[in-house]
Amino acid sequence: MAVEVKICGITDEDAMDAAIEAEADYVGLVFYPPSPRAVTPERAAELVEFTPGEITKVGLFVDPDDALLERVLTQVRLDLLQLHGSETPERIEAIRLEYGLPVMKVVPVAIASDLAAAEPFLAVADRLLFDAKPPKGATLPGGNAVSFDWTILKGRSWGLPWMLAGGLTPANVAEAVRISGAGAVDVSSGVERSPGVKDPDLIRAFISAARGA
Ligand SMILES: O=C(O)c1ccccc1N[C@@H]1O[C@H](COP(=O)(O)O)[C@@H](O)[C@H]1O
Repeated sequence: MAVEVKICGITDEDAMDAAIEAEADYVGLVFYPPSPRAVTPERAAELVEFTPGEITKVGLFVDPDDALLERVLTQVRLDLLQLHGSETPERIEAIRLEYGLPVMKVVPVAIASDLAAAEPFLAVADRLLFDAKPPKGATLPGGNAVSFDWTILKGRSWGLPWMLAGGLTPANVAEAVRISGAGAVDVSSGVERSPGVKDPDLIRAFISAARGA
């Protein structure tokens, strides 16, 4: 089966158009103000307005409070919430119940034993996303262009769909898929000219490389 691709941190129409034309499966919008990829709900609503229904629109949040979720979800047509902070299983259950949207919980990974952190979420999340743990001194919990040892995921099954993220690029995504066995991949920095500025050529190259994997 073809590998699914998520292009995250879209901030402009050129990047959105490239993702749509190259048939990305998911597009991600960042609602975390410290990120160079952050968008306001108003801007996000414009960006998703003409996005085809078959592309899953993902909102990325880091420990969001209800006020932020309400502000975004009343304005932006999202299909999936990516929770990239320290959200507890209880908070995930509450968010799913309150907002009626599926949740993809991020599990930060550096070494094999970090994978155990996924277990408490298996009963409450709809998907998992394994991303590299942020390096020391990083100011963001993700989007750091850092990868981890993909072999630790090989042969693992979680009973939930999962994605691989962290330092993926057009040059390494095929190998990452081959080694990890991921059925879906997520990229942000690896398809950018500079932090927050996506490169349509890199988006096309990434999707093509992932699909060829
Ligand atoms: O992209 C961001 O700015 C960001 C901010 C806060 C949390 C997560 C963020 N991005 C996510 O991080 C991973 C890996 O990104 P990269 O490809 O290594 O840059 C991915 O899931 C992004 O969605």
